[in-house]
Amino acid sequence: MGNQSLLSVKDLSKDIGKKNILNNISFSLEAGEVLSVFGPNGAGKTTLLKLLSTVTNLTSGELEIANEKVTEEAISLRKDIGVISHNTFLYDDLTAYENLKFYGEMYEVPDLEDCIFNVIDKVGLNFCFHDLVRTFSRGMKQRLSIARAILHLPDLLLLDEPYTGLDQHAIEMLNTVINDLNTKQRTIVMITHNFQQGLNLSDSFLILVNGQIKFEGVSAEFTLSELQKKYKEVLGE
Ligand SMILES: Nc1ncnc2c1ncn2[C@@H]1O[C@H](COP(=O)(O)OP(=O)(O)OP(=O)(O)O)[C@@H](O)[C@H]1O
Repeated sequence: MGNQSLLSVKDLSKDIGKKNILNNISFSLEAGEVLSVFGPNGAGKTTLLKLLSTVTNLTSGELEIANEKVTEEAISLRKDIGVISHNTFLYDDLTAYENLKFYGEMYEVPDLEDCIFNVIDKVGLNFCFHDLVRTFSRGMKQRLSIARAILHLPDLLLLDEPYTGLDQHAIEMLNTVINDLNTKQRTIVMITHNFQQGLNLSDSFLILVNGQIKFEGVSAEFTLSELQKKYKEVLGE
């Protein structure tokens, strides 16, 4: 029997220099599952996401995405992954359209022109389609980086505090995007400090402290106040 997980993380550890950042992390997600990751500043959340997005090498352990083991040459796997993080990965000297065309060609997206119009519409940036990104506000850049991350309909979407800097409309738009990908059986890992959003959108969650998973829960079994209580308890507050 093959492993049906879309994402499988086994005993994953990461050292940077002499410092241990992540220690024996294990979890797995099926296609279509959404995981929220909570934890205090410096817990190792962003480092975990960098490992999952294959931009950083792990020190030990095993990582499999879509049944493919992630090795140092895992470049081809990046077509299956979308990332929304503090880094927008956008080119300031290109227009919104040119940015999406660049990424779409790199990911070999079929029917690219249609896909570009579709995502631009989804993130509400039709009005500045042909404007240079350098003229965009922070929120507009964030919207475009969401469009960039979902353009190729990735199997695995990784989100690092995606709500930061978004206005109320953009928050609703992002929720729609996440739900839409979820109905298309895409797997999502989201880091957030927003317990309510994290709980609402996910099937399960974990609390990371000092590079270790200290608690794993099923989201539907927790109210917001129960989660807050558990979080404080796990942190020893
Ligand atoms: N390139 C690096 N060199 C040295 N230490 C690093 C590096 N990147 C991260 N760290 C350390 O790893 C630890 C975890 O950092 P990380 O950014 O993963 O935390 P985080 O949980 O995402 O925090 P935050 O909520 O503040 O974003 C921190 O102690 C940080 O100082």
